[in-house]
Amino acid sequence: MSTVRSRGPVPVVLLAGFLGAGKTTVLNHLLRSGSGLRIGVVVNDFGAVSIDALLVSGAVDGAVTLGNGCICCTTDADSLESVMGELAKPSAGLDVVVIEASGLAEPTALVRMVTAARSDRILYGGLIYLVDAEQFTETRTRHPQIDDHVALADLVVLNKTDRVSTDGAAAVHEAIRGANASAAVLSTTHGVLDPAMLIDLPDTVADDGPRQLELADLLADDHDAHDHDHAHLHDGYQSVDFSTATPLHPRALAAVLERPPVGVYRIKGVVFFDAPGHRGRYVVHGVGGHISVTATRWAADETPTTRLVVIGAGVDVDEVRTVLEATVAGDRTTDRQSMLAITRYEHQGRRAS
Ligand SMILES: Nc1nc2c(ncn2[C@@H]2O[C@H](COP(=O)(O)OP(=O)(O)OP(=O)(O)O)[C@@H](O)[C@H]2O)c(=O)[nH]1
Repeated sequence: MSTVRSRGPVPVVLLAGFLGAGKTTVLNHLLRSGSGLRIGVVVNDFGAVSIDALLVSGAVDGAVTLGNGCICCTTDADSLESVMGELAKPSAGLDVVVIEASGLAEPTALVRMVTAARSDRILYGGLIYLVDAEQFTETRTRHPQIDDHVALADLVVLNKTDRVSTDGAAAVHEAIRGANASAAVLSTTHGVLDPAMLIDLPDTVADDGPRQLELADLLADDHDAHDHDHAHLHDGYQSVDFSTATPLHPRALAAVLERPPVGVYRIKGVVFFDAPGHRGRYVVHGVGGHISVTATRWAADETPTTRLVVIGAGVDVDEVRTVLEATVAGDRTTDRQSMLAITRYEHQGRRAS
């Protein structure tokens, strides 16, 4: 179905959700779905280096990166507004702009930034909040404020349902309903979301009955909380960026993915190994004990370079850096046999054994 928007302000949709819930997966699905919808993309990562820009850029002509840390604190509202204004220029011909927040961003701050934008070329198109069906219960226990984030959503996407039983999914669904009685909730695997949802989001909300709390009330509540030292989700989290053009050793990297340093929750990036038959661009993910690897190709103008980010709470940053530096192959031979340590995780999202 082609769902091209008619003239008028361009909706700006926020895509949020905890670390590794599947935001980039959703975005890539939307970009590749061939819906005819012209989607502008803004990405933001918690770390100083935007890995997400590398992970979506193959699918879009230049995702705009809001760099240098979590969008909700370090990006000033003016730069976000000017990025949105540029993307919404009629000459850009976009139907919708999607901002993928970092996995530790405060959606409330983002909603406030978009709704406060003065440009009449854009309008707030709603919040899509992604939930990792397997991790949600634990994440909510660690971070009770996640319920406030869910409460703000217009659409909650219950992703990774392949990782839970029917009863498990129902329990998470109930928890989502407890936090937000009015938003539509869609179950997905691998972020397969109908692109039409991006522009039909406000209607979805209207059809679904009145919000438990009006947006203005939710934003006002959070504002009060900010004035009283409200803790942000990313407080207590650290990120370590690692970049090298020297090939990594597959067994050494697999060991880090399988037994990451204490406190590490998320590892992601692109990796260069120099093994016969395996000189491609490996996209590597670790989320809460699951590892997945996808072999892709380097762009013609790309120098093979490893770029990884490691995120966790209470991690020893120096230790992580040392551990990552030790994955460089150096004098160690990388043969087909040693690549099995990595390729066994290809496409499968397997839990480290
Ligand atoms: N099994 C399974 N894996 C999934 C699903 N959706 C995404 N993944 C995997 O989960 C990992 C993280 O996905 P991303 O899309 O990068 O998550 P993200 O929310 O963008 O991550 P951050 O930006 O770091 O917060 C990747 O390995 C995905 O392939 C799903 O429905 N099922």
